[in-house]
Amino acid sequence: MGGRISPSIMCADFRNLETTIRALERARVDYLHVDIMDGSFVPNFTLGPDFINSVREMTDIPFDIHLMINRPEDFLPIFAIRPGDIVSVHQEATIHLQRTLQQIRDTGAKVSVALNPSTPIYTLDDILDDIDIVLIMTVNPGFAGQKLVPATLGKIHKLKQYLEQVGHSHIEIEVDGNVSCENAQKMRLAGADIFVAGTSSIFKKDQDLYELTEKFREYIT
Ligand SMILES: O=C(CO)[C@H](O)[C@H](O)COP(=O)(O)O
Repeated sequence: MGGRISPSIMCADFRNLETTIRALERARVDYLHVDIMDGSFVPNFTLGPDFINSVREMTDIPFDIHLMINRPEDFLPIFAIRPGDIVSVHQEATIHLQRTLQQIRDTGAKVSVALNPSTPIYTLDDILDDIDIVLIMTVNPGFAGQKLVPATLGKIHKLKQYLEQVGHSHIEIEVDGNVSCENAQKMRLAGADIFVAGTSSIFKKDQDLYELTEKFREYIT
């Protein structure tokens, strides 16, 4: 299977959201990556449950909900999560991580743990049976348009090897942050499966979203 595309909807032009969604449907993207920020876990605010509900009315593309919030366990119930979605919580944001992962599992969504660039892979040791996906942040989360943290390329490779060694190679690797075409190609070689596409690749001012998405796919197949 080739790499899958998860466009970061916070990078879209909200004045033309419907047009954006139709272009992404035409380009057969796999998910819509929805960043939720709380101004505490990260120094920024973004989308919320009302936004998700509105976009749900426009499309059947599964959502890839990235909760960049502290204590995600308190807020999971207010999101309209569906089976087939991905829900990511940060390892650094919840004290009882295993319990929070079970909460996600109960919704029928795919369970994902996000790691900031400085969070080591060994923190996954005791939750491998509870997750479907690891989301490797390749920038420090909070803002679009940042530069890749170079060490994260090696981290993707290390994670891929580690998952094979511990007999959990079915766990997929998602990458988020400065996933340009060139970086995506390196990330694919390192073992990434799902690619968050933002301002570095498909959302570029005055350029065609559909065409950029088709071009991006060539780098991850
Ligand atoms: O998670 C994010 C910010 O924290 C965004 O989804 C992502 O960074 C957007 O992509 P790009 O880096 O290409 O603008």
